[in-house]
Amino acid sequence: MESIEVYLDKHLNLLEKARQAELQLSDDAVARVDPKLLSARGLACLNLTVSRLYTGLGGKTIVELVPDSALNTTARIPVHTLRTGDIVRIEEQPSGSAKKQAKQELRDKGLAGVVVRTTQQKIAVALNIDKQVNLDFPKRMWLIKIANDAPYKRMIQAVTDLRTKASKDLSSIISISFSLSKYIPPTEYPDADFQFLDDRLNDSQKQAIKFALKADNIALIHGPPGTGKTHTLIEIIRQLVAGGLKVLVCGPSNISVDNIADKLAAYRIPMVRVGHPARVLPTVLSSSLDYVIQTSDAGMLVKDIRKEMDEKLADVKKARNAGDRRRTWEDIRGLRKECKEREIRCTKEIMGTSKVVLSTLHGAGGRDVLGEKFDVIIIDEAGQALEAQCWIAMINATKCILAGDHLQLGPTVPRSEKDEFQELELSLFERLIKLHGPTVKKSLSVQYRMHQTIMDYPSNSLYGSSLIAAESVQSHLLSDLPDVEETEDTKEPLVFWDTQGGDFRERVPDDTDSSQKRSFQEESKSNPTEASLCNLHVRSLVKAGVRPSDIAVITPYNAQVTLLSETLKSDFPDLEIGSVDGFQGREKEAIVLSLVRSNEKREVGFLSDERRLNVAMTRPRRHLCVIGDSETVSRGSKYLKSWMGFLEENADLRYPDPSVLQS
Ligand SMILES: Nc1ncnc2c1ncn2[C@@H]1O[C@H](COP(=O)(O)OP(=O)(O)OP(=O)(O)O)[C@@H](O)[C@H]1O
Repeated sequence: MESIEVYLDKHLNLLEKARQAELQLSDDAVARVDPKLLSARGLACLNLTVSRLYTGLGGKTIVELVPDSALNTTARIPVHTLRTGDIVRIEEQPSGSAKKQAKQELRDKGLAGVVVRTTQQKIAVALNIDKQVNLDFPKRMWLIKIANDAPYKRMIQAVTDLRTKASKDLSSIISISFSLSKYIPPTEYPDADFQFLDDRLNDSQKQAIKFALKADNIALIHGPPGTGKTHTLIEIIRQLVAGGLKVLVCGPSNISVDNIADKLAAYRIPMVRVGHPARVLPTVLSSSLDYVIQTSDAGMLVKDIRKEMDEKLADVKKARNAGDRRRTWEDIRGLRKECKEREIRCTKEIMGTSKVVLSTLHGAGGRDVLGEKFDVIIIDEAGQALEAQCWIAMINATKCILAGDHLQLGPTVPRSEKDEFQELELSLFERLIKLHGPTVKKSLSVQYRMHQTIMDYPSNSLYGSSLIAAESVQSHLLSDLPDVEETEDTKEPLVFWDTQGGDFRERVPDDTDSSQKRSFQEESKSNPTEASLCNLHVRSLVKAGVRPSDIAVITPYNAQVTLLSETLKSDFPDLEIGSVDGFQGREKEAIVLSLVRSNEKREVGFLSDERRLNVAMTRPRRHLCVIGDSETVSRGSKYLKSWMGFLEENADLRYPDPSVLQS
């Protein structure tokens, strides 16, 4: 590879461009696209009104928004894609000619915040307000998802620091990562030497654990779907803590971190989860830094201050004039400052006594984590992390354990016509494997999720036939679940509804639209007839007794997610409907996969990405139902062609009758 300096300079340049692209994309969407279209795409919610203001965790001001009853008689917020943790901007909803101007002034006027709760009736947002702002909300508001460039800024900082280090003190981790020194794998040692804490571990997991613990500086654990990667990491963390070491556990997303925090909680290890409470799983909340602070003695005092802040917030509404209002806001600001100072002191103490600290890779660059020293850094889902993200946590580390699967989806980078960000898609995890070969990793091989028939294609096509289905799952079916009847669907592990023939065409964006609008629409395709077929299949599974919460409908296209949500969500609120990308790392008993693409030109777009398909087909435990047009899909790539061939031979093959499906 090129020199470390050249590599990092190129990387910095790409990161800066990606940051700009991300901001541009969001600006374009907001400035040029009609709010109604943004709402139809699930990226905005219109016609909202403020129902209350209160103080949430960490002293944050929360605004709760509900549908404006004058315009919406159902009292339900229309379907949207906003999730807890998303960054949003709340603004006055402009009307008529004011619309254009208001959109241009978006940056200066609106209030940014983080979604902390969404239900069908309301959305709560924790406002990012450090300075005094006027919280006299107008009657009608709208809320829009916005880009957040803070992660890019932090990555750029990490790579800049790395660039500076490259010219002076190279740690062995940095040397190995840039091929300046050879990777020397740890030598094996016999089982008898080693006491495992968990007696359920299989051989490949035991090998990986010993390898990671024994490694001097870097160790990679390759965990194909369902092979117990997290399970393996838990044993490693317990072993490290038992050895008196302090561990930082990171992942690229909040869910990757919470997954570990959730499982680790059972072992009563002193641990703390750093991060915005809105983004932390409810089951992990009791280990979250904000929560721990509040339940500590110092936190009780903070609680009193928050109560006082709530009272003051209520006073703002009652203020008789601008002077009164200003004075009340000044008081609130003072209280918020005091609250923060106490929290900082308390944080230092808690971080110091925790043996395990968990945070996202981005969070590892925050004030709370930066001040601490760790013996080992563990990064889960490292195959999904941008290289620069990993360096935020790794820059000063002496030992790192990275776990992931580079054959599933990699890190997300902004889309661009010239594919200029392709290089950023190569994760450090994959780069290390390319650089040092298989000696740098140990792979897990027994999977505990999929029925053998569901596992066979991904195992043979991507994992060199190395996967073994554990006995407990190799022949499990939906019909084996309690209260589930045996039907033609529940007794089949693999069903393929082949929609070939031209009656299930994807929906094409309207050519008469303006070019910007069209390019925005093209980002997402949908297929209404296929959505109807998904609907029928889900209903049939539920009728047989499968719980809706055990089923997920997934698809590569966001417009199809919106369409499916509109048709299924009200009847089955517990059914999960989402994008393939968003479902990475998750599993369900039954997965219905809608491929969407069906066209004369035989275009498959990003369906052709093997890693996306790998994620899609490895989410189910007992039942995978694929819905797609084999004529279109099989022309997409060699891989897709061989998958279609596999389904024809191994799945329960069905041809739907389009006349019974309403489009
Ligand atoms: N040695 C084992 N014996 C029995 N069950 C196991 C073992 N290891 C893992 N499992 C089970 O396998 C399932 C998947 O484990 P885990 O969530 O750790 O996998 P993963 O590799 O992190 O998954 P993903 O594909 O989402 O990355 C869990 O239900 C876990 O309890």
